[in-house]
Amino acid sequence: LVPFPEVQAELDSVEAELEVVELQIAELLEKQAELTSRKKRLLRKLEDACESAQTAGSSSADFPWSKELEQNLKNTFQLSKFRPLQQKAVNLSMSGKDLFLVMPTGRGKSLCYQLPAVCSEGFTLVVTPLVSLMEDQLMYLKSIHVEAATLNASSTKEHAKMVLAGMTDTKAPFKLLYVTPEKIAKSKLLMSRLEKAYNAGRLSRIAVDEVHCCSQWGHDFRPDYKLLGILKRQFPKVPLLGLTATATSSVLKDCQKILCVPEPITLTASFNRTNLYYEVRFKNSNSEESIGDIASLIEERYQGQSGIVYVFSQKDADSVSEDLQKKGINAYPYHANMAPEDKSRVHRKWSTNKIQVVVATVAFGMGIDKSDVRFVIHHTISKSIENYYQESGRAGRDDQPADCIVYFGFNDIFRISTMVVMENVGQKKLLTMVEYCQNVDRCRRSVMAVHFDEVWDDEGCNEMCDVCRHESSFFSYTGFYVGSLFLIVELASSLDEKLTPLKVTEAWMGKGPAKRRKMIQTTILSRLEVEAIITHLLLQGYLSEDFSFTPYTTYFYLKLGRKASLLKNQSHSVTMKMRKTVSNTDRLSVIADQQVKVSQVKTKEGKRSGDNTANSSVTKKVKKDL
Ligand SMILES: Nc1ncnc2c1ncn2[C@H]1C[C@H](O)[C@@H](COP(=O)(O)OP(=O)(O)OP(=O)(O)O)O1
Ligand SMILES: [Mg+2]
Ligand SMILES: [Zn+2]
Repeated sequence: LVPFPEVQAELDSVEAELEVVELQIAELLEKQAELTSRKKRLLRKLEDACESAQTAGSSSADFPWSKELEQNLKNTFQLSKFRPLQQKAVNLSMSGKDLFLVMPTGRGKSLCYQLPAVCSEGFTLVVTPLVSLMEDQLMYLKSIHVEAATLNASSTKEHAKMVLAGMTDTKAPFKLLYVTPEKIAKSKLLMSRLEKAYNAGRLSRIAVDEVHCCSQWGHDFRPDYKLLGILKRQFPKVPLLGLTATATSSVLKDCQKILCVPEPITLTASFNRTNLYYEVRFKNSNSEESIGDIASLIEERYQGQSGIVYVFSQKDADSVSEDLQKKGINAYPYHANMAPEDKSRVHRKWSTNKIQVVVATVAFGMGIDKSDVRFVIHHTISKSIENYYQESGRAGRDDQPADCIVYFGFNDIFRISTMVVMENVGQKKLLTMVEYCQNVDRCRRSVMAVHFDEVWDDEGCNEMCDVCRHESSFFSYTGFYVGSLFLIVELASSLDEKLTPLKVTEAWMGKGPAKRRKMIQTTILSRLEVEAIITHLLLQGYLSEDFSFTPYTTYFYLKLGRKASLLKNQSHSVTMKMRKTVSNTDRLSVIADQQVKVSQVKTKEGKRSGDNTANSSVTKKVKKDL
């Protein structure tokens, strides 16, 4: 028995209102943070622009080594000119500065230590995470007659002995010495030889490739990289050059601490790959259709051109490549579970254009450097936008136009979500990718740029993304009614029942079990549209993920998100933009004319009916906004 029912009722209502206000404050704070960071980026852009305007007049200074660099660039490396930032990086490193170089994949970071190595006394120590990367570089250097050596776990005793002796040899049998971080961490012999070389002035430079591997915050953490601080501690006078394609400023700060580099200069190249065309296509739950689509793209648009199709799993790699083969396309799978010799055979044949398409998992990654890749198609979305940038960035390394197309499927979101569930920020990162795909009203470049702390505006896109190119074909709808969708999820939770995204979709479309359907106003939106709305609600925090573990698999369910209670407020509408398709244009304009009132729904708990009144009086308002 409640002693003062009116007071209690008023208290309840104030509490409910308070909750809504708190959520609104949280939303505004989020917005504030976003605007502040945009402001910061714009200010930086302005600064950069001013700086480059000032320096444009003065020609790059002549250094004592400039002639030698120029000659070796042309004669040894057979390159006609530097790419942006390469010259600056090389000069800084030649003048003994510690340097972090952040440059997109395939832009030519290696040259920034290879060229100084060739033009310096002694040798450059290069730390590389993968033996395969080392071998690629050694092969390349051999082809241009630059002497290089390697020490790794598979080196023979004699080879190691020869290399160790060479380190102090004044005849300099090699200009570059490639080692794994494990070698530095474990081999006292190597450290003692390095010390000798250092004292004899023969250790000219240290390059740490893929330097982000130092940091646990980076995406490729390797424990042995954590121990590399020993290099700068033991050899403080040797300039260190850290190279990466993916580090954020906080990752770099971390790397700086770990490597014990006191005050490195950081050079960051723009990540904008202007020659790449970015496109997102919708993928039906019927995967046949997307494979057919991919096959005709390859046969028509990319006939005879080299490309990669990225897939989610090893199984997909096998099945998709088989499907493509059946359609007469010269495609082969590539994944981590293949025998090493099969992997290198596929890689080799693809590199020499004997295979047109590699259907690969992300195992086909680091060290893939083919210049004339004309398309990278993602059969399944990547697990983060950074990953997508990297994977799609293997296209068009020759600076010629190339396409990056991703197939965006509703179910794939949850497949990946359960896969990254254990990763610290796995869900958050996945949602950045989903946001990129779901977006229909901003240049794809500008969505991507935010993640690299850069500003790329639409003007810089040159219609090289589907949004900029087809602007007029993107409809926008506002004020979607989602009340019954929430009732479905709310009802399920009150019945202690968990709903997969598929079940939520079907229930809203009137295909669920009768007990749910009876009280729910179903929608006449198509499946793709319903999926887009659910995705939007997940991105916005109206719905959220709810995982459940069994010994064999992880399940993904939907539950009400932190913002769900905002919907109790009648004036709060959920807005989103949706892509126009041939099939939805007519139907959606019908909805726009309708005002569907939803009948009051009684849930199991009578107390809840108040909320439902609020919900039910929200009417369906779909406005076209062309
Ligand atoms: N100045 C240049 N002009 C033309 N091509 C160049 C120039 N510099 C480098 N390249 C070519 C050589 C290589 O084939 C390609 C990629 O270089 P590389 O150093 O392997 O890239 P990277 O190390 O920045 O990428 P990743 O992050 O993938 O390791 O670019
Ligand atoms: Mg590299
Ligand atoms: Zn664009």
